[in-house]
Amino acid sequence: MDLTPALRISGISKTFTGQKALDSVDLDVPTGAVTALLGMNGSGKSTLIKILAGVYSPDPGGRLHVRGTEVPLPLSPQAAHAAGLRFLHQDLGLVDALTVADNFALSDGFAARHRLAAVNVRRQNEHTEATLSLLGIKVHPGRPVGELSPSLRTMVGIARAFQPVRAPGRDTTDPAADGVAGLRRNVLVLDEPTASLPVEDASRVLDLIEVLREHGGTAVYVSHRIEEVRRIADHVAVLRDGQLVAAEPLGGRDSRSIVSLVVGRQLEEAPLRSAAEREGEVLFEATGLTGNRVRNLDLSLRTGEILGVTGLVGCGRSELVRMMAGAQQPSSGTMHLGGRPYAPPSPAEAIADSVACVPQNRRRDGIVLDMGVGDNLTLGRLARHTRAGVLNRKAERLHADQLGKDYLVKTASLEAPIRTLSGGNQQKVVVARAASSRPSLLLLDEPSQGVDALARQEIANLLRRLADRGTAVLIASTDHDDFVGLADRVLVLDRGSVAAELSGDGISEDNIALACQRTAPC
Ligand SMILES: Nc1ncnc2c1ncn2[C@@H]1O[C@H](COP(=O)(O)OP(=O)(O)OP(=O)(O)O)[C@@H](O)[C@H]1O
Repeated sequence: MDLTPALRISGISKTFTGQKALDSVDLDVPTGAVTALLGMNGSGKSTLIKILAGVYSPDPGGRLHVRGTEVPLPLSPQAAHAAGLRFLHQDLGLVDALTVADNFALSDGFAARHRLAAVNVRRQNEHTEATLSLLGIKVHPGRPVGELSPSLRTMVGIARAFQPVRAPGRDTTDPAADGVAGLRRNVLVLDEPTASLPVEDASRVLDLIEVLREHGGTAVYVSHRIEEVRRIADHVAVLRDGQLVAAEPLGGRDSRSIVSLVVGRQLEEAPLRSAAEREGEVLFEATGLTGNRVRNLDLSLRTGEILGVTGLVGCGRSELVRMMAGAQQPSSGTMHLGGRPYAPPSPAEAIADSVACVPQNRRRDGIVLDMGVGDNLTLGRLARHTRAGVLNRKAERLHADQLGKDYLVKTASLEAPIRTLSGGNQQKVVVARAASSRPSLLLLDEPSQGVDALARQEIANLLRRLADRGTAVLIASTDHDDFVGLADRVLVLDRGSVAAELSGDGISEDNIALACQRTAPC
């Protein structure tokens, strides 16, 4: 066993304008093991990773050793790569229009060339294939990345980051043996690779990390999904407000104890809502609703009810949300809202009918990256603060400030561009804005992606309060934690139709998982 730490991080700090994101962090990352880097939203995880990747310069004074050798700071991306550090950032950085093999070449260069310097496509494909098969990833190197499923894209991203097999022409005699050595040589750092994946896709990505570990690889893994941490981590390191507060073997810790290590205290469970609290009038009804995946779906939702919708990948969950939010037109079937026919031709029409939506793709559909946090919080709500065509900026700022506080958005100021917020805090902004309009129907698609345990509980409390005031809430999610203790009913979809319904005390992780397993893979 190699006792030299793969990484020794000593006294690393990072100050952004007006904000200390990392405060003298000391951390040893063990070799040949998976270390989960945990912490609440905005605690500094991505900042630390970006310093290791040579994206950010740390404050002067910190030091870094990779496998016992000091590497001068600040790093450049090239120096990080030369030191054996490999990264998978949240956006993967793959080019959809290019093939898998071309994407590999983008990060490591076209080593496979003919004598006249033309790219040798066959050998590049063989090289890519050798890495993919070493990791057990079944995908043809010639396939465009844009055609791959989200989980396969993530796995290709990991394989590309690692590239353990040396490219042809680069002094390798035995690609497989060299590849295993490569797996041991490098340190793979993954920043929430599963945040936007449904749970069963995420499980495939975890399988891959287990393969890496079996080969003696070292990984640092960031995730807010505690069950993932329990499955793959050997060690945990916890950041809180930029300081390292724990670094220890995971041992037999259960989910609650991991959450309290991260949050710094036990989270209290909210009491279940009583039957009386969830017995409103029927607000929304769909009959025979059909789209590409949704088939002949019947559904009703009462005022003040919290309804969960889940199922295996491709079962129609997100499409259902899009049709209800006016982002996609059904091919047949009817919808009614408040007893009247409801067929919004666009999201704007749905909003006008008091239907708000938290979309699955936050960066594309949920926020305007170049605008400030405050402007993103009140986006689309300015009419509320406008009289005779004049915006009351003070009232609008007060409103944004209150929303930020209610939803625990961690930001240096309301004026900071939202792109500088951590991923989880961006998600809180999207949820806050949708909920703040007090819609009669609130739709949320995978609302907890990238959100820490405390914020998840705060969001649940706010949804409960909204429902108590009469809003009907529909949560589409593959993360069953989103339902337990919150939803009044859960529908399990199978190939676009309702296959099972759970309610009240019957809503548990085990029961939902069992109902999902009984449905056919779509
Ligand atoms: N480019 C930047 N400019 C200003 N502040 C920044 C910048 N990048 C990060 N920060 C701030 O540094 C703090 C740490 O952010 P970081 O992204 O490291 O958190 P995180 O632990 O990765 O959170 P999450 O779990 O939500 O992804 C946050 O308060 C964030 O707003």
